[in-house]
Amino acid sequence: MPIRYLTADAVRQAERATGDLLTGGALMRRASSGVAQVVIGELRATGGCYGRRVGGVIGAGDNGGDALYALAVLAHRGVACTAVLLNPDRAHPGGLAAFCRAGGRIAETLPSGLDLVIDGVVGIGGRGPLRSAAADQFARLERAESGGPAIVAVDLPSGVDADTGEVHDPAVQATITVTFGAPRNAHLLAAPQCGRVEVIDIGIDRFGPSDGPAPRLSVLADDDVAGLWPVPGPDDDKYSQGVVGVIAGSARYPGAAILATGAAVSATSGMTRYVGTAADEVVSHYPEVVAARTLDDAGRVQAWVVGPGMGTDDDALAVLRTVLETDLPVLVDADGLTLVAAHPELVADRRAPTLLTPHAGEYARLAGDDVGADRLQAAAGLAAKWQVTVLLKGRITLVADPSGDVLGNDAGSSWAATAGAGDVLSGIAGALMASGLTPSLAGAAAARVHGHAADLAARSAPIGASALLGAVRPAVRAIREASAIG
Ligand SMILES: NC(=O)C1=CN([C@@H]2O[C@H](COP(=O)(O)OP(=O)(O)OC[C@H]3O[C@@H](n4cnc5c(N)ncnc54)[C@H](OP(=O)(O)O)[C@@H]3O)[C@@H](O)[C@H]2O)[C@@H](O)CC1
Ligand SMILES: Nc1ncnc2c1ncn2[C@@H]1O[C@H](COP(=O)(O)OP(=O)(O)O)[C@@H](O)[C@H]1O
Ligand SMILES: [K+]
Repeated sequence: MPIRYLTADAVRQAERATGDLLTGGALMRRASSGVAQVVIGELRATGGCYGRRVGGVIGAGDNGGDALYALAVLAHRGVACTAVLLNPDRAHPGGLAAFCRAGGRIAETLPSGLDLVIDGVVGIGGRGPLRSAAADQFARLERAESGGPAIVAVDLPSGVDADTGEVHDPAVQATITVTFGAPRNAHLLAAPQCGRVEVIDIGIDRFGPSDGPAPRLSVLADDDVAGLWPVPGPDDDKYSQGVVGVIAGSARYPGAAILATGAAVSATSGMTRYVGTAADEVVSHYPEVVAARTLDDAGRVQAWVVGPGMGTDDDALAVLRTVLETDLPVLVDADGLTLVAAHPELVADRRAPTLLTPHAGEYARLAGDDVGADRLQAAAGLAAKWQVTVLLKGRITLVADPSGDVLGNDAGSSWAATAGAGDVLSGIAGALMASGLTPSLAGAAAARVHGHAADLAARSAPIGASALLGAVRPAVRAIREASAIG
């Protein structure tokens, strides 16, 4: 099942729906004991709890309350706990009383030599960057990678916007983020700032995929991707699984053609066609590709990928126009996007499934404005305006359809930030569209496999797009074998 990510409003709505649990404080007790359990797990993994030293930076709202109750639990376990109250008069009264009763110590500044620090400055009630009093406390700490204390953020790393994931400056860089009931948008959109995200069950209802106002963000689980991935069945032949056609590259830029076509060959069985002037180079790399120099000679396909390295001259425009005038699913990337930006009428009346896959620069050309800090709204806004599916590339890929549903994917690492990686993505996603997946599912599943392939290929050393392409099949295999479907 895809995992739904929530806005701060949706979280508050879900909490209010629990009625007595919220007003009676049960939710906060569950949340704080969840935070304490995660901290205990972390301390145990690094030498045990008793006698260890934990600090907390405590804001004026319920986020600070969660942190104080969690510190109280830790103090009862023999952990030496120190809290810095950013606003002593407004610290959560119940949490503060519990903390003091458990033997916690209040200080003006975090002491040195801490094993772990709890960020209880703000959660979903936070606005803007960390204020200076809080920022000063975190600035004193050595970074966790350089031997400093691990930082466990309660609900969100403070200074990160819950809904947009905007990382203000300054903001907390968390080692682990502990959240409650369901992840918040920021846990995907600002994933690198959150570290490992632990979701604690506190007994609130789950939101369904179509609940709440747009944009609604969800993430496919590996099992979803495994279940969606097309594989041949007993009655299949090379045509029945969906033939993808790739229009990419040129004699001058054959690389894009080879990468996009090779990715399509690797992603699904059946057949891949290629159309363009790099036909000889493509076939010399992939003899199984059925190549033609012109669209007229191409043969039938069930989806097109058009654009990578194809140029932006009149010939390219004519080919793009012909493809977009069909009623077949079409993925438009790279040079194809530059042409679409200059000729929006190419997609304006299109009814067939259409996937545009811009990086930030191409997005700005299409939208007439930069992506900005709210990438979710940027992707969803363009999809709604153009009535197409938009896959916005980056470490966090967002695939927005015109209805306001957005599928996101965190690549998990940034090894894919290499020239030609986008060509690989378009080949994978186009092959999935040819097999019948919607542009959203094709884009999101392709992004998941692409990120995984980059990790597998890199294993700590830099890669180029060819290595990424070589790891597409191992990535599909790993995801399918790890799931019940494999
Ligand atoms: N509802 C529930 O039952 C449950 C809620 N839960 C927990 O409650 C949290 C939400 O609590 P909340 O609504 O009290 O808001 P919260 O995130 O603490 O922030 C508000 C305070 O922050 C301050 N502040 C704002 N911006 C700031 C900044 N940049 N830098 C510094 N300070 C800033 C602002 O101060 P002011 O602007 O008034 O000076 C205000 O006092 C949620 O994230 C979860 O942890 C769990 O226990 C589960 C059950
Ligand atoms: N920092 C990053 N971390 C992970 N993946 C990234 C990062 N930056 C880009 N990517 C991914 O790499 C690919 C780059 O695509 P693109 O910018 O079109 O490159 P090219 O045009 O050179 O092929 C996309 O799939 C994108 O999502
Ligand atoms: K926090």
